[in-house]
Amino acid sequence: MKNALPPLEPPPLEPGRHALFLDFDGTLIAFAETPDGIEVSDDLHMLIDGISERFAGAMAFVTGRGIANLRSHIGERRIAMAGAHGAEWSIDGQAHETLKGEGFDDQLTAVAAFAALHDALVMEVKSGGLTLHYRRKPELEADVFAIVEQAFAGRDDFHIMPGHMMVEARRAQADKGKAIERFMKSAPFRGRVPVFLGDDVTDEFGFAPVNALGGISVRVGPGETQARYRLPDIAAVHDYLGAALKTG
Ligand SMILES: O=P(O)(O)OC[C@H]1O[C@H](O[C@H]2O[C@H](CO)[C@@H](O)[C@H](O)[C@H]2O)[C@H](O)[C@@H](O)[C@@H]1O
Repeated sequence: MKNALPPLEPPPLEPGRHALFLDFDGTLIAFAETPDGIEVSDDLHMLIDGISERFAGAMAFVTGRGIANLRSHIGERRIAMAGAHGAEWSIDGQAHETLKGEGFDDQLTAVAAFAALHDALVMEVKSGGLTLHYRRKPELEADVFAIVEQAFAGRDDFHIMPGHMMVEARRAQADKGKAIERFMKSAPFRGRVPVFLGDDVTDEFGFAPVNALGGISVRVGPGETQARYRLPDIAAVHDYLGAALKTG
């Protein structure tokens, strides 16, 4: 069941007992005008390193970004990652697997042709689909949705999802919930209690299995959610994670 505003602050993190799953954009880092416009501060680099070490590797990014893209921003750390909503997967911090599926060249061509008409739009191509961003021209929202929906009509192997100032076509077999379930079956996550922090519609897929496993689901910012807890913003997320570095 979705709550309009769960008021509860999440309980403190327990690095020896919890498996920590983190969304990236909008949860750990503020939005920029374009996907590559983000800047990971030294403080955030240090927080990521500290948390990863404190959780003895039982920490993973679960992001809509492709893994190579995320690594280009946070560096080549040996941190587990599910990228493109779980269409890409890496548990050793190096090699990663990619979900196989039918190609989507025709869809890509159609969406790219529309994007080429508008300088303000940014198209991202991932192994698990594509994203069309309209943050720099919000008035194109309806057109962006229409073109992506039209391009992927009949492709039941893709889901069309809204996000923060973007629309995304992602492989139907991949979602953040499946990614978290997969991590929870492997060391060093297995046997721990899952905690997932996320801010977006796509993160709702992750909250369901975390709730089912008796874990801690945390929605960051406003919006209807099935998460059991809420943190108001990115600064509160940093404080929450930072507190785990200070526990004995
Ligand atoms: O699952 P996430 O880690 O939250 O990733 C979701 C999407 O994040 C990125 O887009 C968002 O952030 C951009 C940079 O701040 C911003 O310009 C854009 O408007 C946001 O939607 C990323 O580019 C996407 O691939 C992710 O799916």
